[in-house]
Amino acid sequence: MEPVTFVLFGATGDLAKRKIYPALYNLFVDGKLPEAFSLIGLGRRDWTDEFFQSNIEQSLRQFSRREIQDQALMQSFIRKFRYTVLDIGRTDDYKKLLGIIEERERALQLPPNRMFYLSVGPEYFTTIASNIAESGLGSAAGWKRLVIEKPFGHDLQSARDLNEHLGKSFAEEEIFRIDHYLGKPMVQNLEVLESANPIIQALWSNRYIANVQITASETVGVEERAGYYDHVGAVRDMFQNHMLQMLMMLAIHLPHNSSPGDVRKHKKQVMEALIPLSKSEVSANVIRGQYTSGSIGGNPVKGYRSEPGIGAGSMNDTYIAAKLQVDDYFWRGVPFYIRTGKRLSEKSTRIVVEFKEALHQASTVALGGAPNLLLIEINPNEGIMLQLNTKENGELKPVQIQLHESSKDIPEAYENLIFDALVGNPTFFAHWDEVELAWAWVQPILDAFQENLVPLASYEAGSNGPAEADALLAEDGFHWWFDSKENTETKRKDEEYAYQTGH
Ligand SMILES: NC(=O)C1=CN([C@@H]2O[C@H](COP(=O)(O)OP(=O)(O)OC[C@H]3O[C@@H](n4cnc5c(N)ncnc54)[C@H](OP(=O)(O)O)[C@@H]3O)[C@@H](O)[C@H]2O)C=CC1
Ligand SMILES: O=C1O[C@H](COP(=O)(O)O)[C@@H](O)[C@H](O)[C@H]1O
Repeated sequence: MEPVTFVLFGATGDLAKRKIYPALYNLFVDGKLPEAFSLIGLGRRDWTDEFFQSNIEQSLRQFSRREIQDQALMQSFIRKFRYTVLDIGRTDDYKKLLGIIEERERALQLPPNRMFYLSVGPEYFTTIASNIAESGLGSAAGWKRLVIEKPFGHDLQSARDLNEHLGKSFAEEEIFRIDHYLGKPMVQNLEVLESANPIIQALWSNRYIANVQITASETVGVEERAGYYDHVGAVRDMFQNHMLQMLMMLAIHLPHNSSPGDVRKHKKQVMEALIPLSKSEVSANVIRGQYTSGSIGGNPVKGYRSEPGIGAGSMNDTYIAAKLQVDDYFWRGVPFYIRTGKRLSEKSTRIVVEFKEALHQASTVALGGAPNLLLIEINPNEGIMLQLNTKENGELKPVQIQLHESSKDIPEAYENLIFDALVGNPTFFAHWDEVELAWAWVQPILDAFQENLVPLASYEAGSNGPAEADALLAEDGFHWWFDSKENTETKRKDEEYAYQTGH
């Protein structure tokens, strides 16, 4: 791996502490950092190198997935870190930074390969990018890369403006847009699941698949992020990025031995095949919800409008569910149902592929069986499960076969992504084409929400979301799978009742 200087904007912030330092440490322990590596942390706080290093040590002790056992090893990692004060808007600070980087490069005999990681608010991205270009930080003889965190814009136009600005200082292949869901091992597994398994490949189309369900439910509420969240809602915070990325990763059909370019091309094709919704069609296909008070894990929790920093009349969406259609050869006619929300019954990110009834008869359920399902658990548990029917005492009985369970010691999303950025592999980063297409698809939803064309459904904290989201599937004769137990059993009873009574 090539030597590099990692220039970290926002080195004193929360993301750096919770995700970036632990990820770098684990890469270091696994021998996946370059031998010659230097990190320069930046922020406005007046920290010394020693204070910065002691903060990193604390962050590793608190957040690393590995216990710190070898003190000397940890110290040799921390010695690679330096800190300097930089105010993002002050051009002189970039000149000073250039001097510091060049001095370190000379001392460590590093070539001028520089990775600029912007762990700061998106409002600073364009200023930093142009100051990097103007100060000469990005014009040395080595390579340069820019790593940015979502959100990439607030809507279609602002995303385009942001991209145009960044494009003045960095080429598209130098920009690595982190969508941390693309770093999750099971999301990275999705394309392999289909392309490397002839059994699944043979079934991976509208001929055999009845519907696909993508869920990201969280138990946490708005926490301390009211200022941010009340302006973005679930649609911008999760749906436009993480949820649509999971859809792309599931729906792509890749050629054998595909390159990063193939992955991008095919993801783009999926987005281009998504049937657009007009503003007037949004309310029939999208549910927006907001949590009311309830209880989670036996503890009472407030409703969204009573959370600190949230106005009593807020119409912000803390939940969104939508029905999407990919109009291509493989997926035409297969609904993709997507939902995500806060303060739900459990933390679970999963994809369920429901297969069509054998011989297209509705008889399997009547005889005690259930549809074949492929469950891909992404987070916090990882696994793949297949539900099949067998016969026991003359009756059909669904059996669930665990095909894959992950080991405990799996790399964090940020480890995978930072490693890929260091080696220049763009496969699991969001390309501008996808980001733009995702905003374009979501824009009518943003407009319809803004104009209150979609009713705001309420759901009790600790539930599985609004009843309207159940109705969205029920209209097509489906229901959400693997909702928290109580609900699933209720639904199953309802289903049996409906079958027996014909209602
Ligand atoms: N935290 C998380 O879990 C996640 C965060 N993100 C994104 O990552 C980015 C960073 O988030 P987070 O770490 O939580 O934010 P924090 O508010 O915790 O940190 C912000 C950082 O920016 C620095 N900063 C702010 N203004 C300036 C300035 N004018 N000049 C120099 N430095 C400045 C701060 O340094 P100082 O105070 O020393 O000036 C601080 O290090 C955001 O874009 C966020 O959306 C994305 C996913 C998850
Ligand atoms: O990007 C975000 O993701 C988290 C959920 O991430 P996960 O890895 O825990 O599933 C979400 O809580 C946050 O609001 C959002 O900004």
